[in-house]
Amino acid sequence: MTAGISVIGLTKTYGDHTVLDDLHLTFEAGKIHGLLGANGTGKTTLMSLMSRHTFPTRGSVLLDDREFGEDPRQAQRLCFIRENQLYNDAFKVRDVLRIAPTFYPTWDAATTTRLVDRFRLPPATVVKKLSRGQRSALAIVLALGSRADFTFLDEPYLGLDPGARETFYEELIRSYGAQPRTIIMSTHLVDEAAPLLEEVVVLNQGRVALQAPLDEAESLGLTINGSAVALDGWLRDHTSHQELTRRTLGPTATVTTLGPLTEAARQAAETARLRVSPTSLQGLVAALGNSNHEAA
Ligand SMILES: Nc1ncnc2c1ncn2[C@@H]1O[C@H](COP(=O)(O)OP(=O)(O)OP(=O)(O)O)[C@@H](O)[C@H]1O
Repeated sequence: MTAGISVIGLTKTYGDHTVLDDLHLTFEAGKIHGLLGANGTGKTTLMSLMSRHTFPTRGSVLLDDREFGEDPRQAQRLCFIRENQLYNDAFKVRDVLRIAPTFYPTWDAATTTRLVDRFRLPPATVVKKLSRGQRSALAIVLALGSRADFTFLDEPYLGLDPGARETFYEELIRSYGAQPRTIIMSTHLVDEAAPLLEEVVVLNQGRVALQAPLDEAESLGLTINGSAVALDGWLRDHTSHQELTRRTLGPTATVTTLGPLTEAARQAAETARLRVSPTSLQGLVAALGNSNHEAA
């Protein structure tokens, strides 16, 4: 049995546009996963499919090894507050917070009250009159308040100022520490959010470009700079390093690669007078987004 949420052969097309292409992935239970990748690469679509806001063209979603839809109670185990979440036009913040617990048997009233206070959400304001950041804060309150076994956070900080983002990170850790569960969060603020993540999935053009524990993912990106001829020789000798992006300036090249750096490979680079430095996770995600890389 695989505890967690799995997708098998998941494909989503809109007309002749294949947004997700035969995805096979498992998000292990009880971890915080980062879902990363360039704009339009299918992160929101994947979350929508995993939470049944949208239906796949092909493939299936399994919750703890059971096909989604087998048991109506499965829906209560998931929480996905979409970025463009629709609320009843007349609803005030307090109406949304009054109704939300009826959807989630695991609702955590104490966390909700504290978060409303910390984000200074105005209870008597109609939701559609909230600012962009306040709408994000409300979505965070609902997502963390739900304490759902599988919680999806889709760029949860849109419009949040740096102080509010800090509050979000603190509260996410606090809530997760009190009740570990499966949290899948998409974000473009990769390096800022990285300390929260245990596992990383990078999508590229609707396919999985990388899935790895955070520390491994952080060690796989390298920036190598030096003579283009020497660099090409090094890359030929070290085929476990895949070139993702390249900039050339005269005879000099700078390449971003994906692959584990062995001591022998590091020494070979030194001998060839190549400068090797680690690429941040943000840099690696950007390079994957600009390459045609697909996970093996
Ligand atoms: N309802 C829809 N009809 C047609 N195309 C859609 C629909 N929903 C999403 N798409 C397309 O699917 C692709 C992936 O969109 P998605 O929102 O999943 O990307 P994303 O990775 O979340 O992007 P971002 O980082 O910009 O939020 C985009 O090209 C988008 O235009």
